[in-house]
Amino acid sequence: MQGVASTFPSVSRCQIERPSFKCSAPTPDQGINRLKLPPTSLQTVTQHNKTNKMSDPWKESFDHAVAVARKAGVVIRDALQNEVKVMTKSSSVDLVTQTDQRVEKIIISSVKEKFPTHSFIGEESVAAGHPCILTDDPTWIIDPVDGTTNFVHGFPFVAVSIGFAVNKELEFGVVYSCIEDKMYTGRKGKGAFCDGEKLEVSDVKDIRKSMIISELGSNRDEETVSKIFSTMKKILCIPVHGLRGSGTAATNMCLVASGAVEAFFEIGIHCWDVAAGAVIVTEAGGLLLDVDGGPWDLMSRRMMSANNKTIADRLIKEIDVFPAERDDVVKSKK
Ligand SMILES: O=P(O)(O)O[C@H]1[C@H](O)[C@@H](O)[C@H](O)[C@@H](O)[C@@H]1O
Ligand SMILES: [Mg+2]
Repeated sequence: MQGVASTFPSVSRCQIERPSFKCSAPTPDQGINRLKLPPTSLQTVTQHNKTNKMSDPWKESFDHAVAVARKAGVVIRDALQNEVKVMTKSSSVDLVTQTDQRVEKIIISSVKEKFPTHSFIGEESVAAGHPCILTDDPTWIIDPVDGTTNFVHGFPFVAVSIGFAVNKELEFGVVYSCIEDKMYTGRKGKGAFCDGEKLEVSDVKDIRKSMIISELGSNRDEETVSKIFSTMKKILCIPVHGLRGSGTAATNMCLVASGAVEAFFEIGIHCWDVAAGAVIVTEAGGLLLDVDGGPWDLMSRRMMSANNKTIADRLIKEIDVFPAERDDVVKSKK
């Protein structure tokens, strides 16, 4: 089982003052798969719970993910009121803050307490040197703050993203867009929801009537940036109605699931950015592909998620692919 990082890197580079947000208190989850039991004897309730556990083995984990994502979101919203110490990871534009590290610890320790045999892949644990290998274990795939750059600058789209896989298959995803206070959830075979409302992808098939969402990423290699821009130029000139970016892959995927955009694609994202969104998109009727049209692979750092294959295939024609090292590459220790 993969462990939890006890310490994260803490090199302080700069401090940024941001506008403060006024946030309303979170509302309780409305109708998210609540179990309604008729008033009955304790024996029947116990029997019902046992049957339920067998037919719905990950319900408890899912409920816990929703609760802990909401709790994490409150921590993030509170942190937005204060000055942020910004540190960097792989490059000067790959940002991390103490809030990312703190929130990941909160999530992992609370899950560990309840489900001691489960494994974890967390963005900040991996940054601290923990392996990023998906095994058959029940595994929580965590991005504590998706949209760290947004968080640092006070750009109001920040999400807590929790995906959960068993036998390497995603079972559920929870994305809490904490500034908007929107709880997105998806469970394999059970649909996708936002605050209890069922989500459905859009039915647009004509690319010229579509809105697409993507990101510029954090790779500043000139050749890569040129490819990103040439792809965006070609897509804009199809023409599509619009091209957007929220700064968080998890939120972008929830926008596909909600039907607000037809597709999201990006090269360079990580498994923790998209694991939860992947379940939410597919449960809302969308599909996931590799950016070359092949089957999607969680560890590939490539994502095309769309409302339908017509839109996905049309976009794939325009994507100038560039290399991104897989998440599960085992790095040799020097
Ligand atoms: O904010 P994080 O969790 O680091 O994830 C974002 C990533 O850093 C950016 O490069 C991507 O463009 C975003 O889509 C990610 O969500
Ligand atoms: Mg992320």
